Amino acid sequence: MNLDIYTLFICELYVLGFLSIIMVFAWMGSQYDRVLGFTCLSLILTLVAVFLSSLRSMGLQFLPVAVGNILMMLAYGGLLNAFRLFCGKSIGISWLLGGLLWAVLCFFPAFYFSLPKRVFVICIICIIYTCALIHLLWLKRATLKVTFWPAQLLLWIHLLFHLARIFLDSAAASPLKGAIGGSTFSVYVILESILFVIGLTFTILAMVNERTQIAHKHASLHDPLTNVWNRRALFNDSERIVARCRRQNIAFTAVLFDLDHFKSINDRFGHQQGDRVLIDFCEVVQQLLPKEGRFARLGGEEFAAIIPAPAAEAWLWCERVRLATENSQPDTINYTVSIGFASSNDSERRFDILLALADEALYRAKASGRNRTEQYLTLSAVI
Ligand SMILES: Nc1nc2c(ncn2[C@@H]2O[C@H](COP(=O)(O)OP(=O)(O)OP(=O)(O)O)[C@@H](O)[C@H]2O)c(=O)[nH]1
Repeated sequence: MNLDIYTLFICELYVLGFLSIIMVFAWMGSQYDRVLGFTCLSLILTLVAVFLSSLRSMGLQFLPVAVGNILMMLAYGGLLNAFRLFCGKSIGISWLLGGLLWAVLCFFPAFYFSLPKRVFVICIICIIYTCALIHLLWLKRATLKVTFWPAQLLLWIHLLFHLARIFLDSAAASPLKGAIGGSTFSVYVILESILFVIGLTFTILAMVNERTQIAHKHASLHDPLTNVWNRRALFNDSERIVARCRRQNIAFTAVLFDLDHFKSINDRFGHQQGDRVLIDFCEVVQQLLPKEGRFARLGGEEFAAIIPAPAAEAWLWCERVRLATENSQPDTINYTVSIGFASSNDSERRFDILLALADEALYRAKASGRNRTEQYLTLSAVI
């Protein structure tokens, strides 16, 4: 394959310009998401750096070699910032180090005028930055189900390319008059760079999109105050749990919790402390919840759970929760909970019906003085 360096150069400028425009709009459309902001900055810096490198054809040295490469290093730094922000880390100063190092090295004529030395250093810096990106991405492997492996693949190819370049780029100045990239190997560098920026831009857009989807899904299924499941999530998941119980022919239990005299806690200690109590109660239940059980906040001070357990076992569990609640004192506030539950071995019994029956039991727990566990008796007599 005969690759023409000038054609590739025009392609690279066009691709970088086009991707920068896409990224500017994506950045604005995402309410100025800083991950996209730094990706955008990185693309624009690369565009300018590539353009400056072409000034070699006019016989210039300082702009392409010093300024162009400093901007290229800063472009890598921009990517590093984008990935750091994506991982929830602060940006720090590490993103400036590559550019600073290059600027310092340019003060040494032995480096500044030596193409082999420049190629070697640029490869090492690229490898270090790419390793940092791979490491940051690795930290998000549990959450990025769709984009993790494509992004890893892309970064590894980039890393291996620069590793190979250390050995394959003879750093012999191109005999072409006004060669854009410097050495005869530049044609491959430009080609790889085009493919890398295209791949990386769309990968970052996909990563940000996936992160947004995860956040929306989380918000739609969780209670914002306590971060436990909400009613929708509980009902969605209950179907799966009930189906499994049916398959394994084991009983399941619907449990309703209602904190006692919660209004008076709010009145005495303030709404914020009331919130603290709600969060504490969720922590208490989550610690005791069986692995296959689900627990959710239905609203206000009302919570519900489904556990794969028959009545006798469920009774013991509810009592454990009740006593643990009684003993828990967030900010020295004492509070208690009333619990109603209904269990069934009946394979046709639905969770929502059991929950309505648990509500009747809860009503009895409240009427009998609160801080109690009550079972829905009629149903338990049937099963
Ligand atoms: N702090 C706080 N309070 C809430 C929240 N949601 C609902 N509440 C309060 O919870 C209280 C519920 O009061 P009630 O329904 O009268 O129940 P109660 O005082 O717990 O009485 P019993 O249930 O009969 O023991 C109300 O004062 C609501 O304002 C919340 O997210 N945070």
